[in-house]
Amino acid sequence: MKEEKQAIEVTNLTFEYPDTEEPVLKNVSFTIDYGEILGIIGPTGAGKSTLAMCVNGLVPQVISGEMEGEVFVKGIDVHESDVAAMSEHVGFVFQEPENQLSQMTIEEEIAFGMGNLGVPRDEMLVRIKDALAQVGLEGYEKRSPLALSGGQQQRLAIAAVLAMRPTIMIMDEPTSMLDPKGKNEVYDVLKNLKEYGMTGIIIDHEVERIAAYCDKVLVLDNGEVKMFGTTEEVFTEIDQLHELTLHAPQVTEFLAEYNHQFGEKVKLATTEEEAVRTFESIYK
Ligand SMILES: Nc1ncnc2c1ncn2[C@@H]1O[C@H](COP(=O)(O)OP(=O)(O)OP(=O)(O)O)[C@@H](O)[C@H]1O
Repeated sequence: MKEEKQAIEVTNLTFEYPDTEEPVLKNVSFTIDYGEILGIIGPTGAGKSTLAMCVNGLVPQVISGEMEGEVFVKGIDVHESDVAAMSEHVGFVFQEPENQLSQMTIEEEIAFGMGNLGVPRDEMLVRIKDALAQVGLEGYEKRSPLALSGGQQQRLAIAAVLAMRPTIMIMDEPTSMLDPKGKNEVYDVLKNLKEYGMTGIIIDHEVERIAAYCDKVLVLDNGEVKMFGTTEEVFTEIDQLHELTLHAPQVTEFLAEYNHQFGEKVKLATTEEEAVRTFESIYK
């Protein structure tokens, strides 16, 4: 345990799977403050999921490999603590909802993780109710998880994590398997959690969602941190993003092109709301 300043502190993290020829993470360093959400973007195979799994200790404790560097979460050295103990601090939501659900009823599904933490039964019932309310599934306790839509299943997976009351949530492409309606449902839930001051990491290929949701962005490419800064700092470096075969949110790309075509210097907004405000102030 060391003095706890940042929620997550990763220093010079290098990781290699047993059967890869070179490290899939190379000297990665970043910090996240309490109440901040970090978005991780990067091309396929860049190492985003591996990095996320290093933060809760799944890598290298369950998925083995050779690791160097340090990962501290709430001042705890993740590699000195076991994965079960870390699940009290870090909740993980994966890409595919069905793979995370294993119980007969929604109530049992949410109770499952809490059971592993030794939460008493009375307390469990309170937390189940609270967690279902937080994800908009109140009254669904006795239903089967299989009877839910994809968006609802992913909200249930989030509820199961929330019931464990972690300080930090990591979400690895939580909406990539969902239709647009399901995606919106999940992001609406996440938006509420953010308003309650959640700290977290989210991996998503949709930069518009990252721009609207995250405080900071980390760009990973071939295991290396290529960009790290506030959402605005990263998404306004359009040329650098293009060099990495990535792109900024559509609205930022549009404004950059507008400036280029008309020789203007309109501020590069990263969300549509911000862009509308910018144009309103110019053309009022
Ligand atoms: N269990 C494993 N064993 C060996 N190599 C792995 C394992 N998991 C991932 N890799 C390799 O490590 C590299 C990084 O994979 P990772 O899944 O972390 O990338 P990613 O950025 O999350 O990709 P995607 O956007 O496709 O999800 C890839 O080359 C991948 O093939």
